[in-house]
Amino acid sequence: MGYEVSNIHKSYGDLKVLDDVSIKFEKNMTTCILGPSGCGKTTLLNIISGMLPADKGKVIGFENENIGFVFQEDRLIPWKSVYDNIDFVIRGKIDKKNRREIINKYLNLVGLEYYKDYYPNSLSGGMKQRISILRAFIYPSEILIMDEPFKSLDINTKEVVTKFFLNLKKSRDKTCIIVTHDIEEAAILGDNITIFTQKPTKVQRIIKNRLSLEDRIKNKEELDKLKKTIEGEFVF
Ligand SMILES: Nc1ncnc2c1ncn2[C@@H]1O[C@H](COP(=O)(O)OP(=O)(O)OP(=O)(O)O)[C@@H](O)[C@H]1O
Repeated sequence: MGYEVSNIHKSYGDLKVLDDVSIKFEKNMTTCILGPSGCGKTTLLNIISGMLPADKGKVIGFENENIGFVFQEDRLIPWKSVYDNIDFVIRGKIDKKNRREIINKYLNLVGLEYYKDYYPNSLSGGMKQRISILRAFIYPSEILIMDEPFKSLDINTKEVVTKFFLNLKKSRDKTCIIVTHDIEEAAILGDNITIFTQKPTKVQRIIKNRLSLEDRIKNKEELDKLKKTIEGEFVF
């Protein structure tokens, strides 16, 4: 079963935000939703996750799924260690012995095992966001929704965390939806890039990213070409 939103309309009072938005989210691919500030990206995510009703239109495939989330701020629990922050979220979904195995396996895989007893306050912003992303990846869900996950990071940290995400993505299949207003982020992370217009918001264009994950990091020339194509469609 695929995931889809079809002909979604949403207004807040007189403010028309989403105006007939349809997107197909390919399974195990990353769809980036790129749009100007205030165009309704978070509104759409809330509709997809069932937190907000649409005025009109259909949400298909998401209804009975577990969904993992990553937000702009890390949302780690300050009084729990890195290990317990992850354990807390998957408790109830996986039994205790398997939880320990899975958490340790993933912490090792991404080279963060050293930090497992650390508390969030003693970690940098980039490290906290890496833990949040890791936690969402370990959470047993088909779908991962990320709302501007790199927005609060400085440019160097953003690069580290972006690569971290791509490596995790290689290790485990997930259908990811990432909201951003950053063209480079969309070009690097998105297998499909959906560009929104200004409000009332429609889909301006959907661009398929044909670059391999390696090229997105290393082939600056090809990445620049893709960024130019996106730029040509994107109204700030
Ligand atoms: N509960 C609400 N009541 C009234 N207006 C709202 C509500 N939530 C959002 N809006 C308005 O709807 C529009 C879309 O908001 P939304 O947060 O979905 O946009 P966004 O694209 O995620 O914005 P940003 O990029 O700034 O995070 C904005 O103009 C916002 O002010």
